Amino acid sequence: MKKRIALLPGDGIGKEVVDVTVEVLKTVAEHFHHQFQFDYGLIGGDAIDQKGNPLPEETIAICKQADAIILGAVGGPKWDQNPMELRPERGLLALRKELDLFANLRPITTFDSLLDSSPLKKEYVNGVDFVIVRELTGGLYFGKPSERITYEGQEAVVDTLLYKRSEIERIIESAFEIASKRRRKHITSVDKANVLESSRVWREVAEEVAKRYPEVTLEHMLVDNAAMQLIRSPKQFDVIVTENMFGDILSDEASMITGSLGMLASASLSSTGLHLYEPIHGSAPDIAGKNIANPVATILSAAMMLRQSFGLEEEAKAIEKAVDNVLNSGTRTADLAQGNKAASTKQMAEEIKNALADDHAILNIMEAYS
Ligand SMILES: NC(=O)C1=CN([C@@H]2O[C@H](COP(=O)(O)OP(=O)(O)OC[C@H]3O[C@@H](n4cnc5c(N)ncnc54)[C@H](O)[C@@H]3O)[C@@H](O)[C@H]2O)C=CC1
Ligand SMILES: CC(C)CC(=O)C(=O)O
Ligand SMILES: [Mg+2]
Repeated sequence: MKKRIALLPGDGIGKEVVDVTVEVLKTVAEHFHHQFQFDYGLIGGDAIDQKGNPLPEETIAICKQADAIILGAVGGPKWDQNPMELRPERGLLALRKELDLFANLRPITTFDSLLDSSPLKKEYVNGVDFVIVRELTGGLYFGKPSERITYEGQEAVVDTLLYKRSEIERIIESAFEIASKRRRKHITSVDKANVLESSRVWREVAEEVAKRYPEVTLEHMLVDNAAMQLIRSPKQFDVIVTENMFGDILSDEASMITGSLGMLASASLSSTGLHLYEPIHGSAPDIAGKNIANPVATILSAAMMLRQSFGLEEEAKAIEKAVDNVLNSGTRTADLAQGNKAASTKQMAEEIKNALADDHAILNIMEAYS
């Protein structure tokens, strides 16, 4: 299979984790006989420095010519004092809007070998398997006005939380579609309907959509309670659907169920069929340039790409199995090493590549003798 993959490494550890993910994808291409063409684009801080724009037109063009996109992360202290429109994060938000990447799927599944790495008790995290469906192109991150103003004669500030009903409906429908294919078929719709009008409409829409999916159960949960329940009893969740900012915050919290923010992959799905795959973490300036970041979130995002965008289920599974095997062997990056000797970003990826190659060799031998 021939596919074009747009690579947007971005800033900080974004570059490091994308670099090694490309090596893993090359190994997949070699062993499964595919041709992946990689086209690099600038986004975020680097794009500001080189092009004066966090999302240059060339980058949008590269993405639109591709079959799928992999993004690292954007941002860093170098650009923290920039005006809002010249912040790296604006580039990512603008790309999500431009490509209509409205549904961000963030699966939270624990690895058996990492049960001791979570700050939560082992028996609470063992068997956790849920997905957060985060609305990605609306809400507070996109509302206008978003500015400093004078209000009642005083310095003030306004951010706007705006959703069209149709935007709420499509993300909730996506969540129901996902839930209807899962074993437990249960949705927790997270909102703040006790105080926000947007959340009241969110609930109304969720109830309407639920009528079309009688096999799926729906419950509503206030976001403050949901934040607590994720720690108290994470196994209760199957599919969480929520608006942009709540999903952003809850998913970083949920990552600790698996042991590290560096473990959570995501798929940002669009209405057009051109999807983007990205780790949920940021550019981690505190560890950038040290070759110590955990690349697993990005490598697993690439597996999501192979499955979702290219229909390459076996290849996606091979990556997931290789990650599992390497973790089972005890190899961990510093975020998970608990003070023990840690593997570097490159070593971790190298081991995953080797595990992929080994596993595939065994499969080939089995096929030859079957
Ligand atoms: N999707 C994106 O591009 C995102 C960008 N950001 C941006 O990233 C910059 C830094 O933001 P922070 O709040 O520090 O969030 P962050 O997610 O970059 O880092 C939070 C903490 O987690 C650690 N961490 C993150 N990813 C890791 C990995 N793969 N392996 C090991 N440790 C990891 C970091 O070292 C840090 O201590 C900011 O400019 C922010 O706006 C933040 C979140 C998402
Ligand atoms: C630019 C931010 C909204 C990125 C972020 O925190 C995320 O998507 O998780
Ligand atoms: Mg975030």
